[in-house]
Amino acid sequence: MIKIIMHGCNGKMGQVISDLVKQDPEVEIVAGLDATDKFDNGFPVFTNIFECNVEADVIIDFSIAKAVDPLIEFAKERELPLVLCTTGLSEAQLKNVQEASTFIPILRSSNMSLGVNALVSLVKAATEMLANNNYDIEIIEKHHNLKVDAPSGTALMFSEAINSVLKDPYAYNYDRHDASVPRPKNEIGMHTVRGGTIVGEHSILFAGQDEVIEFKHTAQSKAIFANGAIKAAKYLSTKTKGMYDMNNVIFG
Ligand SMILES: NC(=O)C1=CN([C@@H]2O[C@H](COP(=O)(O)OP(=O)(O)OC[C@H]3O[C@@H](n4cnc5c(N)ncnc54)[C@H](OP(=O)(O)O)[C@@H]3O)[C@@H](O)[C@H]2O)C=CC1
Ligand SMILES: O=C(O)C1=N[C@H](C(=O)O)C[C@H](O)C1
Repeated sequence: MIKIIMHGCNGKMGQVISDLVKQDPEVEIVAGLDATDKFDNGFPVFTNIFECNVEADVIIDFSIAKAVDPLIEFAKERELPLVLCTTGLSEAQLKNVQEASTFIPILRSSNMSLGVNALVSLVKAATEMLANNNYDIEIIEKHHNLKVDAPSGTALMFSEAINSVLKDPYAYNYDRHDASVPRPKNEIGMHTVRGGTIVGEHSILFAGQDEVIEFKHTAQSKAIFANGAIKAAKYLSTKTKGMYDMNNVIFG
């Protein structure tokens, strides 16, 4: 049985994971970490991370950016593999994650779903074919009205994947409302929509002369992320230090 510590256990994702883990005989949540202890989850919840002394094999994190630095210290101190799913991390935090992976295994992905990770490869292939043929690239992401970070981690995953196959990376343009010039060529437009209970939608547009190709992923439930995170926890629990992502889990 793989023992999981759930960081952000009271949150929307923490709750979905708690429910799915109950139906999986290979895993159990042995402790939760969160800012408050407000639900009876059936496991102990620690509001001071460093007071959590429960034996475990792996941590799953879906929390908030400011909680990630102490989490990394805790994971290093306890030598625990960490599945890091929180988005909106700063450059300095991402550097800290990279450094920590020289001590412990860390799997970080802004999107734990199979579909988005497959789509990243398709978008890279499209970029190689289209970017040099005068196609403009725009990314539109839509999420629920409780989301605190923008653009979404997934939108950034797509834009980084696009830039990884371009000779000269494109700049990101987040806002055209003051623009008085035509669209510059070498940029990726990044657009954010927030409303209602939208689970998560990402469209990547390749707009050319008289034709548009649109790739679109729609998340129809949070279970796609939760199932990916549980798979990642099983995978990472036996791994040695280093940086991993969902490609390791999904595509081997
Ligand atoms: N990689 C992926 O596939 C996905 C990533 N995400 C990301 O996961 C994160 C969480 O999403 P979601 O569950 O929807 O958000 P929620 O706001 O529902 O949950 C976040 C949880 O973290 C808690 N929290 C706040 N401060 C701390 C702290 N200091 N220590 C521990 N926990 C704390 C919050 O507590 P409180 O409510 O009391 O503040 C809350 O319970 C977001 O960054 C989101 O973008 C989401 C879905 C998929
Ligand atoms: O906050 C969310 O809900 C989600 N966040 C992730 C992101 O920022 O890309 C993944 C998913 O789209 C849901």
